[in-house]
Amino acid sequence: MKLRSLATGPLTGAFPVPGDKSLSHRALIFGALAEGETVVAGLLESEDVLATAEALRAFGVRVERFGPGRWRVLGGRWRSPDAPIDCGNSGTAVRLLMGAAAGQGVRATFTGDASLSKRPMRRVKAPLEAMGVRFEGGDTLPMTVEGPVTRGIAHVNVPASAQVKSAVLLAGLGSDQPVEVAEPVPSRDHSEIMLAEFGVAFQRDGTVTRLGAGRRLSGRLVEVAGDPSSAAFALGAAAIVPGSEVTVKDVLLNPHRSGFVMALQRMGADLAMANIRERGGETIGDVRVRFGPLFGAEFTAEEIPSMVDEIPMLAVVAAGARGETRIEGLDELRHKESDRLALMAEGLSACGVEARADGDALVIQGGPIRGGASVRTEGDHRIAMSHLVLGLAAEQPVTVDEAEMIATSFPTFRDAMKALGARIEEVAEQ
Ligand SMILES: O=C(O)C1=C[C@@H](OP(=O)(O)O)[C@@H](O)[C@H](O)C1
Ligand SMILES: C=C(OP(=O)(O)O)C(=O)O
Repeated sequence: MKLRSLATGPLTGAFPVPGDKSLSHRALIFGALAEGETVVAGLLESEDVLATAEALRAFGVRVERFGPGRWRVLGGRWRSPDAPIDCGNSGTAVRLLMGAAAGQGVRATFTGDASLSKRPMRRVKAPLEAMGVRFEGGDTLPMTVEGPVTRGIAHVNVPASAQVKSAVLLAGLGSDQPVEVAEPVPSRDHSEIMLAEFGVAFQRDGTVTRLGAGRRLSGRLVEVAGDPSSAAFALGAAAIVPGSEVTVKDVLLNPHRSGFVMALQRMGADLAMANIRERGGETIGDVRVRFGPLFGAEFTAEEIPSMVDEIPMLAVVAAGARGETRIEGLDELRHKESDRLALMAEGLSACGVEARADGDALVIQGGPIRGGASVRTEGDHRIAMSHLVLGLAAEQPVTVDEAEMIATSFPTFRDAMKALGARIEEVAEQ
């Protein structure tokens, strides 16, 4: 499916942001490992998260939907599934489930779509093998994993990956071996926060996280906060579309996820945060952005993990700013659903923006955005959504291909953008 966006004036109002994807995967998986019942409210019902729910059913766990965003999980011992587990497009699903399955001592084969089948799995296989877990297959899907965990590990999480860290911790939950993860550059810490809420004991000592003796989870209520990676499309759009003012309520503001909001501030955006509070161990709050002048800025490699999925949208904001923006340390972007570094340089250039990859950096010259191009997304949801936002600030419409993939992380994207007054329409295929 092709979608096209057009500049139609200011974007205004409250953006209906769905639940956070990282928290949604974790709520289901941790619930499936816990004793008793877990109830999840505000679950993101996107294809990636539904793949996790389906996988857990194949492991013999009861997972039920009882209302919009409301799910119930009855945890317990997992069994080896009869058929391969299809994780679709989701790196988070496959990497976290590999760790959890290993910890449960079961055997499972994992598959995924064409994009996921190209993504690197050595990073999760190597530490799990060091923990005594057995693997069949190469370093990409399909792969078979077989627990149990028989050895401890002191893992150094480089490159900073919350998925790998979570896989190691989840595998460790099923054993009493010493398990620790050191993080020279911190990645998102949702697993540590939510596992602690489920009753798991941790020691956190500077950059090192160690599993304690208490490794049993008890079922609980998880209320999922709004997804900052989805909110970024609306906040970024408001910053570059003249006359806009957009608010996002109850969005996750964990410091390891708020890099994009901080980046907007650094570029001079008219931005305010309010109602900041804690829920379920996570910081949440409201963010408001008003259109105003923006200026190019420099971002370093250390800042990337706190906005890793928002870099495509940051590049679009940079296109609407005055002067040059340089974003360093983007090697990890080459290993996402597509090579996001290459595709952003390509898509922005096609829309008349001066943009180029310089080694692992992305360099963008801001200015008027011509648009008027059809952009190749290689089925990457974030490449599609970012360019659709670009079209809202461009002189001519922007079209993206394979837009059905937006449903992997943000199935309500079009309606949510429409609620702000944006025009995003389907293009008839010839
Ligand atoms: O743990 C998570 O929920 C995620 C971690 C990040 O990936 P890496 O662990 O590969 O950095 C991120 O890109 C992904 O969308 C979600
Ligand atoms: C990289 C992403 O997700 P995942 O790794 O779970 O496929 C993303 O949502 O941008």
